[in-house]
Order: sequence, then C-alpha cells, then structure tokens
Amino acid sequence: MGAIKSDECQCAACRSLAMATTMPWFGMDIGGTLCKLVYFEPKDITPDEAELEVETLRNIRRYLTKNSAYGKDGHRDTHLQMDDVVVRGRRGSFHFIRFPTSAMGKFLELAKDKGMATLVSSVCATGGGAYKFEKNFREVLNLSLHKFDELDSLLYGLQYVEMNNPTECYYWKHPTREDKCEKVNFDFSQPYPFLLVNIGSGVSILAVYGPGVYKRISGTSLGGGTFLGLCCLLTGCNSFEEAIELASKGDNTSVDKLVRDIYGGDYDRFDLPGDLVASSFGNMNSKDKRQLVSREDLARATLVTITNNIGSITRMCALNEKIEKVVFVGNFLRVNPIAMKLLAYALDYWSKKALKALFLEHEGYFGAVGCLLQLHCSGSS
Ligand SMILES: Nc1ncnc2c1ncn2[C@@H]1O[C@H](COP(=O)(O)OP(=O)(O)OP(=O)(O)O)[C@@H](O)[C@H]1O
Ligand SMILES: CC(C)(CO)[C@@H](O)C(=O)NCCC(=O)O
Repeated sequence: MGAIKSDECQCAACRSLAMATTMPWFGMDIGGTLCKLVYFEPKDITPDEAELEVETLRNIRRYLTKNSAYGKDGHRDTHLQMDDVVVRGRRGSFHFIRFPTSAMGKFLELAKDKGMATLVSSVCATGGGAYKFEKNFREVLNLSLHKFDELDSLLYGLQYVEMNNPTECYYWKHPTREDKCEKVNFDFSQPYPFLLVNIGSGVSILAVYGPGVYKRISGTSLGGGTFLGLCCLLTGCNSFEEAIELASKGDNTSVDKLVRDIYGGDYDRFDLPGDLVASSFGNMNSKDKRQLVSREDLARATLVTITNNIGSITRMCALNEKIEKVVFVGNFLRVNPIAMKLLAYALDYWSKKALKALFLEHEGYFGAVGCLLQLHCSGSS
C-alpha cells in the first residue's frame, strides 16, 4: 500500500525530533467493549540516552515488555508483536495489549501507580472512549488526551501494519472443506478500491478509494457486541472465549429453520438449496424443538446469525460501490475462524466468486497503531 514509508528517515534531525517527543509512546483505541493499547518499545537506545533515561520510564518499559498479563484483565498478544519497526526515526518494537473497557477505572489506577503522570502530559487516544473517559484521564492521571478519529486511525494503522508485515493479509482457501481449508497469504500491494468491514461491538463499513480517501457507507448495530450479549443471555457463558468454544462444538441446523424444513428439499426455481438457513432461530418457537437444543447449538446459531447478516450487508455494499475486494477486521474475528470461514464462503457463494474476503493478522489493533503514528499530527483535537 502507498503513502506510509516503512523505513522512515533516521537522520540526526528526525532522531532528535523523535526524542523531543517524550516517551513512552502509546496509542490507545478505547472501544465499546475492548480497549486496545499499542506500546512502542525503542530498541536503539544509545548509552547516553540510557544514562539519561529516568527510572520510572525504564520501569514502565520493563513492566510492559517482560509480562504478558497485567492484573486480572490485561493481556499482551505476544504472537502479534512487531519487531524492527521505525517510527519517527526510532527503531523498535510494537507491543499489543488489550483489556475490557469496563476495567478502565483499574487501568487508570495502575497507570497512576506506575508513575505515568510524571512522564508525559498527554496520551494519544481514539475510539468513543477517548471522549467518554477524557475527564477520568484528567482527574486520575492529570493527563490530557490527543484525540484522533477512530476511522481515520483505523485506516492509517492498517496501511502502516500492512506495509511492515509481508504476511499481514490472507484469505481462506476452501473455507467449507475441513480437510482442505487453509490460510493463504494475499498480496495487498495494490489495494484500491476496497471495502473495509470493521466488526467491533457494532459494525462500520467503509469504501476506501486511496490513502486516506474513504467514506463510511454503512453500518449495523448487529455486531460482535450482539453476538456476545445474546450468547451470554442464551447459554449463560461469561466470556467471548467461552462463547466461541461453545459455538465450535455446536450445530445451528436444529435451532435455525432451513429451506428443507419448509420445502422438504431445495427451492430449485431460485437456486436455494435445502440446507440453506431460511429463518435464523426459526425453529425455536416450538417447545419440543427448544428442548432438543444444547447451549453449544444456541451459541453456534448466534454466531452464524450475526456473521451471515454482516456478510449479507457487506455483499450489498460491495455491489452498490462496485468494489470486489473486501477486508474484514475487528476483534469479533479474534480466535474466530468459524466466522472468518463463514464470511469467506458467504461472499464467494452469493457473489458467484466475484468478491474476495480478505483478513488481517492484527485484526483489532489498527486503530491504536494509527493513533500512535499520528502523534504530533494536526488531526488531533
Ligand atoms: N476478550 C474479549 N472480550 C470481549 N469481547 C471480545 C474479546 N475478544 C474478542 N471479542 C469480540 O470483539 C468485539 C469487540 O471488538 P473491537 O475491540 O474491535 O470493538 P470495540 O472497539 O470494542 O467496539 P466499537 O468499535 O464498536 O466501539 C466484542 O464485541 C466481541 O465480539
Ligand atoms: C458507533 C461505532 C462507530 C463505534 O465504534 C460502531 O459501534 C458502529 O459502527 N456501530 C454501528 C452503528 C450503525 O448502525 O451504523
């Protein structure tokens, strides 16, 4: 992808400008469900800098990079770590950390204990929480927030990560064949135009025409938050991981009403096969059928319902915009190959192979990366 150079200038002027931008460098994307934190760890610290580095900064660096869990709620996705990246002339690593947005209070207290407030006076933030929690950052940490738009940041981060990681973009080959299905690397160097479908708590659909040139063409409130919320209600599960685990062992076909439940077979005239879902959850009006379904089946049916609905809206958007490449991102896709394969299959099937479903390894972190990269840009408020 164009626009963002992976090897930014390392000249003395750029380096000193970078050093003047007080470390630590963070980008935060505070969403409706999850808060994503990207931390840039400089790996090119000179002996002079090391001597000048304040102890609090060194301690924060060690705390973040030596642990992969922070308290009960914080996790570092170590498998996503990006090494040897260059930001504002400094070489280092990106670390990817997430915690539930509901734990923001605890996060602020932890950051206070670690002495964050003594190091910097502002932090880059995006997502709705950058607005919602601005007052809390000021009151607890005495920090102001450099706020950036979440969709600008998403695209900016996506461009940068894609350019710096040759294996970022992939698609699913043979998504319905358990024995043959595989992830295949996709060359995304000529990306435009593409549709970007961000599946977070809710879903935003963007049509992207060039670097930073895009419009938000659609959205739906039936997103990852809906899947998790309904799953908790229907199965009594308590986490996303548990919901996915249940869904992976379930079968939606007794919960949903299929075309064959209505026609006794295929609806040939309009090419609707008997095993197609005609009505999601359509069998659950029957008391007898309700007694036959398991928690696993209900979780699977919820996942299939939400995913197929997103696939269907996406297909209509792609058709309207005459765009063939569709990139799916957002944490709904985390540890969720079932949804990815369903989306891949649905786009393939309903578009008669005209559309291509693409996925990215750093699925939910682009907003936070984009936000970190925009530090000292004029776009903040
Ligand atoms: N550990 C987790 N805890 C909660 N939800 C998770 C987890 N892992 C994945 N998810 C899924 O990811 C979704 C949140 O995705 P994401 O972080 O991209 O969105 P968000 O920024 O919180 O939401 P929005 O952009 O709509 O404000 C959840 O609704 C859920 O479906
Ligand atoms: C409100 C946002 C943009 C917050 O990230 C997201 O949750 C979303 O796009 N929701 C769907 C809203 C709609 O119905 O278009």
